[in-house]
Amino acid sequence: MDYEGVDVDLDGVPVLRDVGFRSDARRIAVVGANGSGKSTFVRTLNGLVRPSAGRARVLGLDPVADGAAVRRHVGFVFSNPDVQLILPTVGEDLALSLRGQGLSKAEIAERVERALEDIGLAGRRDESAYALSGGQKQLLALAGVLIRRPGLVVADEPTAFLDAANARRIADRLLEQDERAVVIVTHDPALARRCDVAIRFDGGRLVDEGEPGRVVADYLAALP
Ligand SMILES: Nc1ncnc2c1ncn2[C@@H]1O[C@H](COP(=O)(O)OP(=O)(O)OP(=O)(O)O)[C@@H](O)[C@H]1O
Repeated sequence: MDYEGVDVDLDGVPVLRDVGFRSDARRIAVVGANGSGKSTFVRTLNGLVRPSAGRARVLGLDPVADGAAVRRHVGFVFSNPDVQLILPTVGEDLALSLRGQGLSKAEIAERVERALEDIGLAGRRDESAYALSGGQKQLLALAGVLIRRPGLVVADEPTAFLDAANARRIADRLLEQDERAVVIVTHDPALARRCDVAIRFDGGRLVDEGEPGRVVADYLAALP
């Protein structure tokens, strides 16, 4: 990731100012107070939000100019899984994620089975996705992103609504793969500390970056 002097205005309001950050770290945590600009920043990573100034590169690509390519390589997990689940059954929803990838029916079925096992929902392929618990829906939404094997996963507060066991399960799934990079917005200090680097936003500016334990400790110490 390579950002230089990035500004973002939303509806005429300055939301991010002069964001500069360069890192090859595989796991990046994004911390900061409510309204500090974290979500806006991560939405620039796949072109959901367009900078009004500056230069942004993700996986060597410009998220706006190369939007289609970036979206093929960058998966996005939201904290509210309801915005991500589309088709009625668990299996159909996962299979939809694989459409357009040139896979055979057998390959899709196999990957869906494996993804379900991975999130502890094996055998529930034909059940209604809407009847799952909040935590299970979150796991399913995450599986729907991971099943495409993106090079970078961006997760915006992925554990916000989860109990401790499901929060750990989501964190494990996100962090465990060596070949996949992740950027995780989180208010959970323990999750941030499991990343390789943390960055902190304050008032729309990136004000700190470094070893997550230190960045989180300084952030917590600065709270009013
Ligand atoms: N469409 C918009 N128009 C104007 N201002 C906006 C818009 N979207 C967000 N903002 C403002 O931008 C600021 C940063 O919002 P953002 O959602 O990026 O913060 P955040 O750090 O992710 O917050 P939280 O932890 O509460 O999710 C906030 O003050 C918010 O009110």
